[in-house]
Amino acid sequence: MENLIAIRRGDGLPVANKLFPFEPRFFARVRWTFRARDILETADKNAQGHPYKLAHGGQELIILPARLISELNHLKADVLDSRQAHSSTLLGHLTGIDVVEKTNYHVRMLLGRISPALPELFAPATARLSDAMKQEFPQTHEFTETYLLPAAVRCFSEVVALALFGPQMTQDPRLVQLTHLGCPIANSKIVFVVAFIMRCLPPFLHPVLVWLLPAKWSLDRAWRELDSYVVPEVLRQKDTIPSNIDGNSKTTASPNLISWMVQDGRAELERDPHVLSALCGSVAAGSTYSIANFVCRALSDLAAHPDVLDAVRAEIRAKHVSLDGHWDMEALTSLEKLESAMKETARLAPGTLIVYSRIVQRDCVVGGITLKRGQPIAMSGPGRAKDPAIFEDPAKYKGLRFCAEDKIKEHLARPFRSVDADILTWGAGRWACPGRQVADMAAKVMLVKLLDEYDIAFVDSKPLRHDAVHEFLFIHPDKKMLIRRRTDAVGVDFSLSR
Ligand code: HEM
Repeated sequence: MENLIAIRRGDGLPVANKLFPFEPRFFARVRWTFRARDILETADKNAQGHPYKLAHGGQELIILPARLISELNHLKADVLDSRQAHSSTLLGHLTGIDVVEKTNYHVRMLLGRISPALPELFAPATARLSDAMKQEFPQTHEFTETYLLPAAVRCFSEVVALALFGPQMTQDPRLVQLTHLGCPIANSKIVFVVAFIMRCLPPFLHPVLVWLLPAKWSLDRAWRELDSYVVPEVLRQKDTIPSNIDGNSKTTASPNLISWMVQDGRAELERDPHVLSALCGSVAAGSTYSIANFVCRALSDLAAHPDVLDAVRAEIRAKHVSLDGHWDMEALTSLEKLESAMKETARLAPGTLIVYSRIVQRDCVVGGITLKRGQPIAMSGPGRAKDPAIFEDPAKYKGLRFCAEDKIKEHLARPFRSVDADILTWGAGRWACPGRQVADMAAKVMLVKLLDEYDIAFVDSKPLRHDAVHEFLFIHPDKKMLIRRRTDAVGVDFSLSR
């Protein structure tokens, strides 16, 4: 498909997904909704490593080549804004996540408080995840059709809720359910569904048409319900937890986002209970579904490649023996084959095709290109992760490619959780995903347990098809896989950690 045409405007950049200069945006929007993968692939091929513009229905995006990452990362912190870009991608003003445009407090807390506290969170988080897995996955030795994504979402919501709200509040199952806000599963309280549907329509119709969506009503109810849990708790903790004036003390009994935010907040916005509630909801919306989607895709890749699955399972079991069953976080990070399979899935099946989304805040020049204030920029994920100059056979799944003799050193230095500008799983730069350590830990715990204890196979031997809407790639919640308990599980039990 020839979709990159040489319409050159003032900035001289060609435009992809535009058939003629004055084509109404509506057509670009419809094409992007259903064929984003093809459009981006063709545009990347035609652009040959040069920047171009992408018409996708909104303001045209400048797609920059990934070789400019390091130059972009060196710009001052106030030149590029990631949160404004993420909010507008998910239509934050309609879905309620536009609070992230006002503050980066949640990002600072995830990086500075929650990630360092992971060793403390490990035992309670793995206990909750293990219990949820027993509930969500079949306990028989017969293959049972299982809705993989909803099951994984419910398991990870236990971990996310614990990290956000702490053990006391998480005793209430309804609050745990509210961390499904971001997932298109049956309860339909859904950021993504509202954003997916509304992005198909011209923005001037949004304020009216959004109210025709039952998903929007449910979403608003869920936000109010979340407020009813979080606001009183924030007020209570404000009275009981002393504020952390020097920024060093640690007085929370158990590490969780709300308590840290109450303790560390100084600016008025950082002490506003409704803002803190909305920040927790926004983190929940972006995290539960992302980990679940990633793990389902990793499982689907492993089921399609039994040789890799066997090697990863054998590695887990050998580790279990060498640890005498006493798993801890460090043990999880030493599973080289599992790490490699995870990286390979992330490389070929990212959650989104468009990465490094930013809105330019001040005019600047990068790689000889003038970027203007207000201009959205981004990069093509597959353009980098499938670059034949970086990866041999880039389109082919090779689950153990990173463990090859000539790659292993580099692999050990760049584990799955690290920000890797070749794969871009977590984006890049100072605004790369701040939840990557949590995601890495939770995903590994589930994969280790699932691969040890269960067999997984495709229904009718047909591999799972991955769906795509706009730039988002996902496993549809209606898709099932066959799952049964194995008889030879070694029974990894994280509660026995040293
Ligand atoms: C496998 C799971 C996940 C993947 C693949 C993922 C990926 C990403 C990516 C690509 C970005 C954009 C980074 C950029 O623009 O450079 C991002 C942002 C973000 N992620 Fe994740 N993420 C995952 C899980 C999580 C979890 C578990 C949390 C929270 C506990 C989280 C919290 C966030 C937040 C708050 C942002 C926005 C950062 C900002 O706007 O500056 N993510 N994530």
